[in-house]
Amino acid sequence: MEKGIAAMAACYQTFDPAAYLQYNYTPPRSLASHLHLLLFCSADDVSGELLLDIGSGPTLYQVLSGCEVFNKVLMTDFLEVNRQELRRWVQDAGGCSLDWTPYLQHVCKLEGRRYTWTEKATRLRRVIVDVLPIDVHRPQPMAPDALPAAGADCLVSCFCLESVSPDLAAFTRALGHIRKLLKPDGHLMLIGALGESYYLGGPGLKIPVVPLNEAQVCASLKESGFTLIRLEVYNLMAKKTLFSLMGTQKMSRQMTFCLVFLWTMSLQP
Ligand SMILES: C[S@@+](CC[C@H](N)C(=O)[O-])C[C@H]1O[C@@H](n2cnc3c(N)ncnc32)[C@H](O)[C@@H]1O
Repeated sequence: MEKGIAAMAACYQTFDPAAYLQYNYTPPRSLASHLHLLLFCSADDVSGELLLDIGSGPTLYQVLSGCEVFNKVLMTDFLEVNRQELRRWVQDAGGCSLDWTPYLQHVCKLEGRRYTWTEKATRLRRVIVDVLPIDVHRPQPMAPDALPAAGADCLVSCFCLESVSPDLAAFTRALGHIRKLLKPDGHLMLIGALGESYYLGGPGLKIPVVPLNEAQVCASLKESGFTLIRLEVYNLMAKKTLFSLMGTQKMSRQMTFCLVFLWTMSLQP
């Protein structure tokens, strides 16, 4: 078990945030990401004081909508390079590897343009209170004083657990670990890939992914004490327009593997 987790950690040592953003968050792949942006836009009943993003990576799309309904957003990642990338954006000091403007504009449009994208950017910079280390394979994934004693009101995690776990058992254990960061009546919003075998984390860096199916994810969630509120599965293969936009064989092969699941859960009382 420890060997598998150490091997995954070793894979991440050459993770390249700029390349990852380029591969996954610029056209045509960014179209797929737009699905994920619906996250909070379509979950109006989820709000509170603290939103905790697990395994943020170098990306912000996953909190663009949540930042409007939570007073504080805490970003986390295993790698300092990713935490630096996020801090550069938060501090607005320049040198970011990706311009998030199209994402900000898109979410404003989805939310009905209640504010301009620059206002949203200002709010997001204000509510992101910190960018902290995390390791979902530890029973206590964050430093003991990182969170209020009661835990976060809501967890969001996108493409993290299945991309950092050597097998299904480790994925399930990681779910149990992050559960401890959540308030008893809190929500978990999880996005991930089903049936994916790897993704590109840098030039020539194929990071293995646990190829999960829907039933396995459901069982892991149940075992970890979550009650399913909503599940959406998008078969990107069926979206011929999206698929035909894929420019290269490399990309289309990745998309072939990619099913996205979106879960909204609360902890069992
Ligand atoms: C596929 S990326 C997902 C990034 C981002 N959430 C997204 O949606 O694009 C997986 C992330 O998990 C992070 N990671 C690697 N090992 C981890 C661990 N043991 N605990 C938490 N996060 C980890 C990586 O640094 C990377 O940023």
